[in-house]
Amino acid sequence: MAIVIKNISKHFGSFRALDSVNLEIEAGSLVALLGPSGSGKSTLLRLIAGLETPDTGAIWLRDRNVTYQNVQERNIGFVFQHYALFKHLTVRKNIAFGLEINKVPPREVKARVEELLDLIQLTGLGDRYPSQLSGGQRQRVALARALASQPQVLLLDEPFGALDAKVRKDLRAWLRRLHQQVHVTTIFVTHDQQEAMEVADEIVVMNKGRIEQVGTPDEIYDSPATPFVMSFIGPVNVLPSNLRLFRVNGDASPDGNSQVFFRPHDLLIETSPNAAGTAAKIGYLVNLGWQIEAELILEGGYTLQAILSRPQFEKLKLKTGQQVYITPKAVKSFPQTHQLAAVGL
Ligand SMILES: Nc1ncnc2c1ncn2[C@@H]1O[C@H](COP(=O)(O)OP(=O)(O)OP(=O)(O)O)[C@@H](O)[C@H]1O
Repeated sequence: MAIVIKNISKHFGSFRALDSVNLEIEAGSLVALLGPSGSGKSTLLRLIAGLETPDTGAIWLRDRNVTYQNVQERNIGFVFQHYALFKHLTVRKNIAFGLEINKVPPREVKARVEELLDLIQLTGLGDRYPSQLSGGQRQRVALARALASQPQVLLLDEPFGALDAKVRKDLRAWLRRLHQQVHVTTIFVTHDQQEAMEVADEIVVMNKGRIEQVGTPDEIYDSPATPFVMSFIGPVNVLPSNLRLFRVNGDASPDGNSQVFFRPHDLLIETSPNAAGTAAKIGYLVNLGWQIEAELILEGGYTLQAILSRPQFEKLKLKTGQQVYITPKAVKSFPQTHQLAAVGL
């Protein structure tokens, strides 16, 4: 294991930011810490970096207990959302900075900087100043600077958070490719589930200072361990289990005390009555071009969301106010006491 977090807790005053966190990260992996604002992602990252010390527990990097080592001793590269490059230094000088501080011979520095410029696809821009670069290019320079001294771990705190959606998307793909080339153990913090799903080999879902689940993007999406994970990782319908909708499918718990979860894509919609389907009325339709969102209203006033592909929609020819017959697929039930993420529908 490249990183082992053992039973880490961290308070700020009386506030518990991390609560008995245990985590193991394999060497060479690309891991996302995913969770809502305030869930403790940055605190965990800062503890690994050595920018904070835990109240209890230990942090191991390979076979060294680094819990009380300072930042410099840990050999870690760090990139923040608003990573200030030195404005008065060129790109080349920014990348070389750490190497020069560590008295690496000039010839080696030069070779390493050229290699990194090539890696971040900015060859030819080495003599520019940060103000002459786009936001995305600046973050790539920040990454090159973090990689210059060949850290054993790379930590990225919302590295693309301040960039616009299109640049963010390009940089995600770029980060994946970069990681395939350099293979340094990398942890990045994000509150964006799509970013985590697109980039990471493994996702650590955090909530209120605790880890809710660790798994591959497929595991997290297809087999969420808790209602929080299911509702944080994508849109979801949550309904009481005692509705007719679930009785027909035999998915209801007999006491009706649980909640049933299913994704808006996992809803079969038919226009003619059938034994399995439950009647619902279409409340509204939103055509996003590549997909169509529909609000469906059940008898009793419960509403749910369906997402249809364009071909499905064109085949069904749905209209607002129309009566349809719905059958949920891939439902999951959890006891009603669990907490949901404040996102989703
Ligand atoms: N130095 C500090 N002093 C006091 N409270 C802090 C400090 N650092 C973090 N906290 C609190 O600890 C909690 C966790 O913060 P943290 O930054 O780890 O969350 P996060 O999941 O990274 O959130 P965000 O996505 O908003 O950055 C928050 O409630 C925050 O206000």
